[in-house]
Amino acid sequence: MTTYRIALIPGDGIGGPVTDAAFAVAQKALGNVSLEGVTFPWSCEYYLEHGRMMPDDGIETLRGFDAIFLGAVGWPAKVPDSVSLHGLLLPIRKAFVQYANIRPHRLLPGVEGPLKTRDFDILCIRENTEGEYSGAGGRVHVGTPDEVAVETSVFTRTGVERILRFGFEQAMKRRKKLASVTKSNAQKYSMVFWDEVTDQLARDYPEVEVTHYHIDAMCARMVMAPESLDVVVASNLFGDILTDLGAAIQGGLGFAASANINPDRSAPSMFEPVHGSAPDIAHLGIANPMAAIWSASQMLEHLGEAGAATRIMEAMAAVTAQGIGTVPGKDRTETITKAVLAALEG
Ligand SMILES: NC(=O)c1ccc[n+]([C@@H]2O[C@H](COP(=O)([O-])OP(=O)(O)OC[C@H]3O[C@@H](n4cnc5c(N)ncnc54)[C@H](O)[C@@H]3O)[C@@H](O)[C@H]2O)c1
Ligand SMILES: O=C(O)[C@H](O)[C@@H](O)C(=O)O
Ligand SMILES: [K+]
Ligand SMILES: [Mn+2]
Repeated sequence: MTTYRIALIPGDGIGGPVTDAAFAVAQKALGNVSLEGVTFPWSCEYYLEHGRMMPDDGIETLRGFDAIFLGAVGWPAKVPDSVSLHGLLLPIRKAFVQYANIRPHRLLPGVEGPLKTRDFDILCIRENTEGEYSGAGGRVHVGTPDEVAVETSVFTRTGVERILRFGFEQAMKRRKKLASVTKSNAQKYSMVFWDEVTDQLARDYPEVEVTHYHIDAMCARMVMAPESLDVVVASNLFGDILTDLGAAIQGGLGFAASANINPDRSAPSMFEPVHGSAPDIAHLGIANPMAAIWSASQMLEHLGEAGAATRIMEAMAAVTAQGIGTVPGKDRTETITKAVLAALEG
């Protein structure tokens, strides 16, 4: 009997409850195939106790798992966000070369939101290992009037080529449209380079219709004409920002899923909702677990369990179609989770 070993990192705030929900749903959807979850308490609380977000051998510990499932990391009242992000999430994405961060944006039936009457299906693909998140920079003359802060974006041919190629491959499986997002009018080195690589790769995919957009125009397009978009490929920071916008048009952060994929399968991939720890609602029991559950469906798909992945998506749609979990804060995490589990039985 197959058993998948999953590293669970619930993290902070609503990360815990949504991870529990997603894991329970994944287990149920798999039926006879079993999931073995091993939980790691790495979080801001862990940091306050140990002075680091995860142990020194944390990456090596995770390497042996079939996949990683993460809730959310960050508790800004106690640990600076730059510390928590660079201490856990970003090292995992980089060490395991999870260079493609796949974030689908579409509406489940009955979901309330600013674009609830529209019909769009966008696959955002965010570069996940370099760009604006390279961590290259420094500060000098700290605290003086002469203080200088420099943070350099790093775009490598390897990095840009592989994310765009990944995007083209996805487009070939979908509606054969690729939107490449840059700001190459203002950023005349890195983003012009990105545009050039896009055009070079486009020659290998003559069937794919390629359009270049500036990030600002893309923000407006995602609201005004989301139906015009299929695959959207963007750099690390632009992709981060665009996918909170994508979450908003799909009914809120409670619905936006994400898969940090190592396409070569040389290391585990990581699955997590797009959202963070939501300190403002963390103790209220009303976090929407749908984003995490959707991410669990992405995880099962990646593990080769397409049937179970589809069953989860169908169960989620059946639940929202009944009006459960469709408005932020209306239903409790537990109520939504139970409804998805029940839909999987039916
Ligand atoms: N990948 C991650 O783990 C990740 C992602 C984003 C933010 N963060 C961290 O999380 C902390 C909070 O960040 P933030 O407030 O900017 O973003 P956030 O995503 O945590 O919250 C933004 C808003 O969306 C709401 N929200 C988020 N998820 C929800 C859900 N499942 N159901 C209902 N409402 C939900 C929150 O209540 C809040 O009003 C920070 O420490 C930040 O660094 C981590
Ligand atoms: O990558 C980031 O900036 C954060 O982890 C979070 O905002 C995300 O979108 O994953
Ligand atoms: K998250
Ligand atoms: Mn984000």
